[in-house]
Amino acid sequence: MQPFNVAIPAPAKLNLFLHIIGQRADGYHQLQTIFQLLDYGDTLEFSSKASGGISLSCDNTSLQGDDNLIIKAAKALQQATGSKLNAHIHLNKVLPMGGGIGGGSSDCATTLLALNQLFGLNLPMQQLLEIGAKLGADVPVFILGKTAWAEGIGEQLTPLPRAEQWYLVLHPNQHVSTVELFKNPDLTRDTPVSTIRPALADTGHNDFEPLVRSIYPTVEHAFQAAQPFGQPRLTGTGSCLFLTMQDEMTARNVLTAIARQHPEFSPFIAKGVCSSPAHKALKALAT
Ligand SMILES: C[C@](O)(CO)[C@H](O)COP(=O)(O)OP(=O)(O)OC[C@H]1O[C@@H](n2ccc(N)nc2=O)[C@H](O)[C@@H]1O
Ligand SMILES: Nc1ncnc2c1ncn2[C@@H]1O[C@H](COP(=O)(O)OP(=O)(O)OP(=O)(O)O)[C@@H](O)[C@H]1O
Repeated sequence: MQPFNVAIPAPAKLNLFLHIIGQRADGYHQLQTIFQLLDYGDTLEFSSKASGGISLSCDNTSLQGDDNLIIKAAKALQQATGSKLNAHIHLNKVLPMGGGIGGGSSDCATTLLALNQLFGLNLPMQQLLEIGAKLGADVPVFILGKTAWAEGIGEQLTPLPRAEQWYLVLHPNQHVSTVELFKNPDLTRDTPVSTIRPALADTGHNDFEPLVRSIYPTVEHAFQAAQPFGQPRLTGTGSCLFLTMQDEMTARNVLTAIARQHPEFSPFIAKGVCSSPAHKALKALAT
């Protein structure tokens, strides 16, 4: 193994729509969704060291514990390969937490992909996908690294190339609990199965949206703030919502307007991409 000191992105995702079509016997919900990857996210810095296993630092010290998905990913990889991995990982946290844009899941996937490559572990994609799925339903799409149509509990993925559109994202500064929302008795769980895949990016809905808007007044307030600029939609279980923008210039103008009127929603813009920036960075390292 060559010594390394590299920074690899961990991009965000949006669920362009999210239909819940049923529930498995183990309680997990069956979904149909499109995961849209964004060219925006956290960055993980990996540095080799001589001993001491895996260590993690982050400016947000509450994220340094063993329950961080980065540590869980590193442990799962060590277990799967029987290799002792010595590396320090610094997390530059940009993505809002509990926002439905997959920050923790993406950090987890970037850790699996990067350590696999940097330590020459050579686990195949299929095995990384299986390890990732055990760590979270949103992890596999970041391992695959492609904007994708998803079914099952989110792990049955089919790449779905799409035009690179711009999005504006608002974060109502409200942490929502994915576990609690999936348990809510008022959640719609019987949306009919759909076969018109790509069209659902525009015509589909998010089954969590009415629930989240009714439970969290700040989310409802953010929807109302976004409405003059387009048709806001919830991503995942929220709390983030997004608007599809016509082009980059419009995205920048709307960002300026919303940031002035509603700085409390920490708006940002990002370009949707078909391939993950994490995969691009790792490929560049390998060549
Ligand atoms: C809402 C989405 O973000 C849409 O992409 C995902 O379905 C959630 O993915 P995630 O945050 O990675 O979720 P996990 O950490 O795997 O699961 C958290 C909890 O949510 C519930 N859960 C999750 C995914 C799923 N398809 N059905 C569920 O019922 C389960 O109770 C689970 O214990
Ligand atoms: N690396 C990580 N970054 C952020 N949160 C993490 C991380 N590892 C574990 N967590 C835990 O996961 C919780 C959810 O954070 P995350 O950013 O993944 O939410 P999310 O965007 O709603 O995820 P998803 O869209 O996958 O449901 C956090 O409150 C935190 O306790």
